[in-house]
Amino acid sequence: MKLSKKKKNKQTVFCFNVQHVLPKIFPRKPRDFSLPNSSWGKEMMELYNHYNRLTADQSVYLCCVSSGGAYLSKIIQSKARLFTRNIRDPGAAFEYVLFFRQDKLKCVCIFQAGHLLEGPPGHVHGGAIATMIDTVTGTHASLLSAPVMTANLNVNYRSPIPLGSTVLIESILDKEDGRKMYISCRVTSTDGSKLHTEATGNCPQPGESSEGPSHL
Ligand SMILES: CCCCC/C=C\C/C=C\C/C=C\C/C=C\CCCC(=O)SCCNC(=O)CCNC(=O)[C@H](O)C(C)(C)COP(=O)(O)OP(=O)(O)OC[C@H]1O[C@@H](n2cnc3c(N)ncnc32)[C@H](O)[C@@H]1OP(=O)(O)O
Repeated sequence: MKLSKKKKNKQTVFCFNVQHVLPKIFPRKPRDFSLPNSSWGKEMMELYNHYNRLTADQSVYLCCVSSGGAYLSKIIQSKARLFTRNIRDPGAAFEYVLFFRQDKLKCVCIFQAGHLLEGPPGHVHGGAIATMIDTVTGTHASLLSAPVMTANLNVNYRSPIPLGSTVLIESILDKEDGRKMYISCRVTSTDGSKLHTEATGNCPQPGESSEGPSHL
């Protein structure tokens, strides 16, 4: 596994290159969705502050993955928007920030689920949960190697997530086999006492002959 030194910086990974291109395409500085906004509750803020403080510790090499992908898609198609960042009303849908811990090859995502993500009354939609898991496992595998596509995602829903609550989504690399990255993921309450969802995913780097997006 090759991790470039660039990734040790506190600021973003994917945003890094994209930021050089963006001003030519979009005159205004893009919004960084990983920064706190007024919709973030106390739990979300406390966890963000906790992990953000850890980013200062160079021996841990934790970094905050910013919102580069939210704008990357527009370069290819102007109306495109990253699914998880396409609702402008702060707090209405997916509020999340993702931290990557390089020494343990682990990701942790703090996710606050907004009222537009309802599935069963008062609880988060299973598709929204799977979306967040896919985002974390896909980003995690991409950070460890190169951009990937999710080939397979198995999700087990263990207990419902109350709408409006904040949860932790933690992923680890189980195995690397050639182009394939096997990642597992757990969604828990913020104190870790309640397991909401478990998942495993296989995220290979697309082969040269694959029909995946050409920009990957
Ligand atoms: C995409 C994103 C990340 C990019 C990040 C970069 C910048 C962005 C910045 C920030 C990040 C922002 C957001 C990230 C958010 C979300 C990430 C979402 C990820 C997705 O949401 S992505 C959409 C859903 N995803 C698809 O739309 C895939 C459709 N599909 C294909 O495009 C091909 O299917 C492909 C490419 C997967 C493989 O095709 P291929 O031709 O390259 O390779 P091949 O078929 O040979 O498979 C190679 C080895 O994987 C095994 N394998 C294949 N399929 C399997 C399966 N289903 N189960 C178990 N194993 C499987 C084979 O058995 C073989 O294994 P072996 O080598 O051992 O034989």
